[in-house]
Amino acid sequence: MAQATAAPPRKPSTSTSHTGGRAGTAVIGAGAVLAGGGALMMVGDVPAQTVAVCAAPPLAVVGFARWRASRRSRVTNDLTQALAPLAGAAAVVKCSKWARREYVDPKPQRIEIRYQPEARDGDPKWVEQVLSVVGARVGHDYEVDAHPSHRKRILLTQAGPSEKAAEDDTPRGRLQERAEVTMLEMLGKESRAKYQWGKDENLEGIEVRYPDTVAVKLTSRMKRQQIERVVTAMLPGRWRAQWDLEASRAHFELRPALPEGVSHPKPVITDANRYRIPTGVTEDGDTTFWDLKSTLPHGLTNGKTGTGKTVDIMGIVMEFAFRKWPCWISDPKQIEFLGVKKWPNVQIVAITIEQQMAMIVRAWELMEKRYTQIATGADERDFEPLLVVLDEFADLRSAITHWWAENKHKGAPAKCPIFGMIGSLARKARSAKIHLYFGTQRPDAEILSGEVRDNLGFRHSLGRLSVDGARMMWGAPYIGTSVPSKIPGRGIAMDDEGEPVESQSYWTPDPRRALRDRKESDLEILRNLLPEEITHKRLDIEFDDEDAATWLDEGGKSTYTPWGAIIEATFRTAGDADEIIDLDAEPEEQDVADDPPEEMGVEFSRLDRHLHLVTDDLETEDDDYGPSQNVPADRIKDGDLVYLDDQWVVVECAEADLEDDGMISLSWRSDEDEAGEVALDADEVMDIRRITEDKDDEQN
Ligand SMILES: Nc1ncnc2c1ncn2[C@@H]1O[C@H](COP(=O)(O)OP(=O)(O)OP(=O)(O)O)[C@@H](O)[C@H]1O
Repeated sequence: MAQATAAPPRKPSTSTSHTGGRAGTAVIGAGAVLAGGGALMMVGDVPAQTVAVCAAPPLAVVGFARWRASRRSRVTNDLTQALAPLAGAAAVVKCSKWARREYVDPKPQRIEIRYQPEARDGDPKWVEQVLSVVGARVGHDYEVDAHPSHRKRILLTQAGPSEKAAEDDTPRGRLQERAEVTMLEMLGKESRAKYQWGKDENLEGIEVRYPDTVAVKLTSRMKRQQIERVVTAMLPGRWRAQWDLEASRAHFELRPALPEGVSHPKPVITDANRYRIPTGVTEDGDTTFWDLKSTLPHGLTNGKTGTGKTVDIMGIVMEFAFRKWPCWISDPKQIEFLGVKKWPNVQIVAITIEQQMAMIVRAWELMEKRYTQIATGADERDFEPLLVVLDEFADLRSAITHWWAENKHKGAPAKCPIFGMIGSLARKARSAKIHLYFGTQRPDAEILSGEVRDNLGFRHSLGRLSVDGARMMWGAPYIGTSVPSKIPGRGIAMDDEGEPVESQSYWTPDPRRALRDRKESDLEILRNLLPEEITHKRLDIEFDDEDAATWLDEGGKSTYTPWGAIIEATFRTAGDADEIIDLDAEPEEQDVADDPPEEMGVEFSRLDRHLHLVTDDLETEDDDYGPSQNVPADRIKDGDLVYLDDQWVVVECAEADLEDDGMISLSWRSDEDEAGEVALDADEVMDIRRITEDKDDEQN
């Protein structure tokens, strides 16, 4: 259930007010919206003649506010003309406080006339004549509220209470009016809506029929999402819609909230789901899958440090291993996958740069071999899927580039051949059933364009994206930009139709930490994920050193090159390949639990140490937002942080208010997934922080 918490109260120094129509009460952001049935009520307050009066086609999907303003200014102009003989040709008429929901035939509740000196306001009949002209033109009786004749002004108000205004001047009436204005604005003035109310007068659903002229424009998913976001900015709670495009209907409903943690469930493998790797859940409780049978064979998780990338990939590794398929992992940070070193069917956890390069070469060779087998009659359906994880891919790529600069031999190409192999794996590995899974800190231009991007069947972004990141990952500047940043595992994944949905990825514990902390609930999750048997034994990668006899040619001359050593690396079944992790062992019996790599006797190259430093720096970096700055509310953008009620919240959608001219409606989410709405005067100065784009681009 979406937490539509009360919008933060205004800062004392500002004129921020909760939206809620002209009365300015807290209709918007009025607290959590509860589930439950509610009465269906027809509103349809725009009379049928709307259609006839406004013969002009709807301007666009957005057009109601302009249309309403033009009808109001028509009344003002009409009055100005009609009053000219009494008030003077240059008299100024100002109408305000328009009666609620009278869009076709608008009536101001206040009229101010600034008349010219030549007006005969000394004549007792003059005021009567003015009232009579105004009454006839507007279609309602008015009375004099004030007449400071020395200032040549007369102020009129509607005689008697406006029935409609009185009838609707309740929180529910005002909210309904706001919802109605929103629907008319977004879906055309001929649309008709029914409103569904829950307990405590909470608006819970809106059923709308819209005209075909609008339907044509809604074929664009982006347009539909934009409408859902504007509705979220205008009304309490976070909204989405089910669109029935054929019937020109939409059902708006409150988004259910996602849980903060979902334990990785025990896999139950069937023929139907064997090739569908579950990764988490959506707000509807549906499972998100990486579908290995999709035409695009590879996957990617993107997320800044701490957002849950490793946990996510760990879950994928365990699902592969459980299916008895081999997993090869490149772990440039050298400790992320230490915990699965002794996990059955995890064959390789490559931590030095040389091991990582050798692993990629080996995957490429396997692919070439499988292609040859297909060419000579093998059936690719008989191949077993292989998972190749390339975590921290941007770091890996720059480490390979550095390594090549230091180690390439005379006559070697300028670019390390590994990159060609990765490209080739990206393009061709589908038939060979070799599935690459990339982990990256940021949406990376080089990954997300070209052959790798073109072959990503599953994408997952964790944490909050910048506008550019959202464009790169999801092709839309707002998807993922308001994801709560303090809920690890929260992000955007692809649903079964390949569309981005907010999701919570499974909590898959790191066995190393679970054993160290003896956390029984985590150990239980891991016991459920532990494969029943070892089908693929652990491999050690061995490199012949420079003075090995292997490198001597017939003439006794050394042919050794560092690159040669990598491509000739031997993959040997590890001496301890039959040992598997013991999830019931006491901590001291476990040798995988605590040891950082240095203490395992692994010799690190200079470059590996460099890599350590690079990644450590990344871990301590602050957020990606620039310093606080003051801007008027109408310059606040989606994705900005804005300071409301002593906390920074992220703007989900900021839009000119559809009901109140001169106001900005803004929906927000906090780091902990509270949500609310607030209305601000357009010129009100607010503290904001804007994301700084994107250090990553400099690297690439
Ligand atoms: N899906 C999840 N559910 C619950 N908690 C999670 C989830 N994912 C991550 N966490 C929590 O967040 C912490 C950081 O997660 P993780 O190590 O996966 O982040 P990361 O993005 O890989 O960061 P880094 O790049 O620094 O390794 C975990 O130790 C865990 O406490």
